[in-house]
Amino acid sequence: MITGERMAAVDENAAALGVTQKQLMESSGNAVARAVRNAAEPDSSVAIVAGRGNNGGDAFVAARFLEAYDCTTILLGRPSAIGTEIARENWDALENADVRTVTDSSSFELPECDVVVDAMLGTGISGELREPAATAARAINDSDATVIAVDVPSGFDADAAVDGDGGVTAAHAENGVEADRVVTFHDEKPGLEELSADVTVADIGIPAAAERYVGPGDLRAARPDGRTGRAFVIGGGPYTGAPALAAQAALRSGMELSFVSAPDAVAGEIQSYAEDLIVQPYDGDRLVPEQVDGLVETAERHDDVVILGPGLGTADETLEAARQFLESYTGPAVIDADALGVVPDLETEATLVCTPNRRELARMGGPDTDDLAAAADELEEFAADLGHVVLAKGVDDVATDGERTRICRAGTPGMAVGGTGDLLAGIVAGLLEHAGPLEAATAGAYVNGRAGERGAERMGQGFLASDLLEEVPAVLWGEADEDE
Ligand SMILES: NC(=O)C1=CN([C@@H]2O[C@H](COP(=O)(O)OP(=O)(O)OC[C@H]3O[C@@H](n4cnc5c(N)ncnc54)[C@H](O)[C@@H]3O)[C@@H](O)[C@H]2O)[C@@H](O)CC1
Ligand SMILES: [K+]
Repeated sequence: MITGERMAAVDENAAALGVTQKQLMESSGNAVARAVRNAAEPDSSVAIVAGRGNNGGDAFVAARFLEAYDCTTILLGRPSAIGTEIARENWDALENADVRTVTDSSSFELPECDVVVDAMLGTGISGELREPAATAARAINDSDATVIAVDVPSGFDADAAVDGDGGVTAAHAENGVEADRVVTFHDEKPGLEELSADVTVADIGIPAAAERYVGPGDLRAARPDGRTGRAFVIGGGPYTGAPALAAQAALRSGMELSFVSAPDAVAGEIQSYAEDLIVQPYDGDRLVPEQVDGLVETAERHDDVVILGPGLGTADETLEAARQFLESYTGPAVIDADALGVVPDLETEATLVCTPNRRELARMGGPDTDDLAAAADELEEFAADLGHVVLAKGVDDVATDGERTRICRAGTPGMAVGGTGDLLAGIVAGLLEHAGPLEAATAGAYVNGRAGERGAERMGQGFLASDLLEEVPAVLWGEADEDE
C-alpha cells in the first residue's frame, strides 16, 4: 500500500537512481494499453479522456500503443497548459493520431465507444472535480462503455483516504468517475479496494532501492516550508558543546527558536558559543529529578520539540531525571546520547526518535554491528519491541519504526568527528516539527549526510561538526530547489 505523497517521494528517489520519470510514464502507459487490449476486441473503439497532469501523460503513451484500435484522445484544456514537460512530449508524439482538445465544458462530447480510458486526474487531485472534468465525468458515468481508470478513478484521493490514526476509508469525490477497472501503478493505493472497481497493480519498474534507500524524495517530503516551532534542548552539565550544536542545528532546520535548559554552572558557557540560542539555567551542575516538573511544564506549554540527552552525562540522578521527564512528557522528542539508556522498559506517551550510535544501540539491547544495513531486519524488530522510532547511526544509517525501514547511504568518512551526532539530533528535531517521526528520522539522516559530503567538498575530510551547520539549510532548501 502506498499513498500519493509517498509515491511522489519514491518516484523522485528513482530518478536520482537513474530511472527517470519519463521511463516510468512509458511503463505506465504500456500497462494501460495492455488493460485496454484485455478489455476490447481489436475492432473496438476507444476514447481516452486526459487531463493536463502526468495522469494524462500516461494515457498519451497508451494511445501510442493502441494504433490498431479506433482510438480518439481528448485533452481537457489547451496543449500549452499541459503541466509537465514529459506529459507534453508524449502529447506532441501523438501528432498524426486522432486528437481533440476541449477548453470549456459545453463543447465536451464523449464519442460513441466500447472503452473509455479515464486519465483526467491521478494522485494530483484535490477536492471535487472542477470543470470541464466534472462534465466529462458525468458523460463517462452515463455511457455504457467499459471504463478503465489510469492509476485511480478521477476524483479519488489516496492521501485523504488515510486518516490521522492510520485508518483507511474510500475518499472519492461525489462527482468522480465510476470505473469498471483500475490500472494502478507500483502498489495498491489506500482505500481503492473499497470501490467496486476491479483493481490491478502494474509493475512499472520502480527500483526497490528507491523505497529502501533514502533519497531526495524523502528530503522533499519532510522539508519545512517556513519557520515555525521551538526546539527545547535538555542537555549540558559535564559537556557544553553538544547541547549548543544540537540547538543550533534545530535553528538551521527551520525552527524559530531554540532553547537550551542547562545547569547554571555551564549555562554561560553554552550561551557564549552562539548568540542565537536562548539558554535557561537551573540551579546546580547537572540535571536532577527536582528539575523535571518545571521542564515538562515548559515543554508542554509551548508545544516544543524536545532534544533530550546531549552532554547530560551519566550520573545516576541525571538518568533518573531523564526517565521521569519521559514518563510525564507527551510531546515529540529526539533522544540522544546518555539519555538513550532509559528508553528500554520506559512507559511514555511521548513520540520518540532515538538516535543511538553503535555503542549506545548495543547498550539498549539492539544489534552490535558495524554493518547496520545488513542488520536492518534485526533493527526493525528491535524498534518494534521498543515501540519507538530508531535512527541507528553508522557508516550507513538505518531508520525504522518497527514496520518500515529505510537505509541512508549519504555521508563521508570525515563525519566520524565529534559533534555530528548532536547535529543530527538537532536536524531531526527541526523536521519533527512538521513531519512524522520516521519521515523526520529518515530525512534528517540524509540532510546530515549530505551536509557532511558538502563539507568534505569544500574543505576536505578535516571539517568540524560546527562547520556543517551552515551546510544544513543549503541541503534542506538549496538542493531540493536545484532539482525543481
Ligand atoms: N509519481 C509517480 O511515480 C508516477 C506517476 N505517474 C502518473 O502521474 C500521476 C500524477 O500526476 P500529477 O501529479 O501530474 O497529477 P494529476 O495528473 O493527477 O493532476 C494534476 C492536475 O490536476 C489539477 N487538479 C487538481 N485537482 C483538481 C480538481 N479537483 N478538478 C480538476 N482539476 C484538478 C491540477 O491543477 C493539476 O493540473 C499519477 O496518478 C500517475 O498516473 C506515472 O506517470 C508513473 C509514475
Ligand atoms: K484517472
